[in-house]
Amino acid sequence: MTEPTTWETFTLERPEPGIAVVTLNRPERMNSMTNTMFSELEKVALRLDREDDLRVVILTGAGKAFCGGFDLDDAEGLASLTPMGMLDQQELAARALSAIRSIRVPVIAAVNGAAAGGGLSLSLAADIRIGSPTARFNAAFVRIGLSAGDLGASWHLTRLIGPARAAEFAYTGRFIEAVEAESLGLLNAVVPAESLLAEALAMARLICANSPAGVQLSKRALHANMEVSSYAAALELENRGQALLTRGEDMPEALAAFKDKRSPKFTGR
Ligand SMILES: CCCCCCCCCCCCC/C=C/C(=O)SCCNC(=O)CCNC(=O)[C@H](O)C(C)(C)COP(=O)(O)OP(=O)(O)OC[C@H]1O[C@@H](n2cnc3c(N)ncnc32)[C@H](O)[C@@H]1OP(=O)(O)O
Repeated sequence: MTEPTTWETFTLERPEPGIAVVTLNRPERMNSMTNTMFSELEKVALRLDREDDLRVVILTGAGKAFCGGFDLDDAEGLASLTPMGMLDQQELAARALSAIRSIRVPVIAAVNGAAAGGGLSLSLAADIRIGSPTARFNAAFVRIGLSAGDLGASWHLTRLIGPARAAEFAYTGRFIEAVEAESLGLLNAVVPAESLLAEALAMARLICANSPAGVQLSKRALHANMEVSSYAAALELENRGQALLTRGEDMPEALAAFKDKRSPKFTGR
């Protein structure tokens, strides 16, 4: 494992080729989010998105929480809460989470504890969520005078768990614990805490073994199809992606490997 690159609010590690692990690193504050964290998250997401040999990003938290949402002790952030100040604050945060969600390779959130408020939104910006038994989700917003229409939470929840369950979750401000989260699809799996990162790495390896171009265009299709309103539009998007892949190296390599009864050596070009 190469030495982690330590930023102020998280660490970036590369346990093996093609995999980056971003660990939020403010455990004493439940990895709560400050303006510095938002700025650093946006920077690292944009940086990772430019790395041609990257295949998967894993996002997790140090300590007992995944992310406690906005840092309610962040005097600087709270001091700016005029209407225009709040707009700036939300836009700074939204740029960070949008950058995470837009990374062209799959992002797996290894939810090691509470994901509350903006921390819930951050977990939802990932494509896949694997949780420990202490993973718990909370739309804390209504408990502190905010709306669950925050950093994409309302958008993701209605699509992920359905409008009625999203409504109950958002309006009650209650916690969804790991087992319920898995039953709702908020978590793909619940695994023992001590093997959470290992399980995320195992899933990442499975993804790394596949065509990078195929995986990336699958992510584009899945994301785009959450936006389109018709089946026909979805098919059109998918067809264009498939057509694009025929111009690359991975598909002919896959066909050759199939005929030669060997594992393909994908380039992603
Ligand atoms: C009050 C109005 C403020 C308005 C805020 C405006 C924000 C504007 C920003 C806009 C842009 C960003 C959008 C995001 C918005 C949000 O995220 S709003 C939601 C903010 N988060 C919360 O409300 C969650 C609060 N925390 C909790 O619910 C729980 O702590 C937890 C995360 C579920 C963990 O619970 P538990 O394991 O029981 O630990 P605790 O004992 O509660 O906490 C341990 C210590 O950590 C501190 N802490 C926890 N969360 C935060 C946090 N978000 N900010 C700062 N500090 C936090 C907690 O105070 C404890 O500290 P000590 O007492 O010193 O040990």
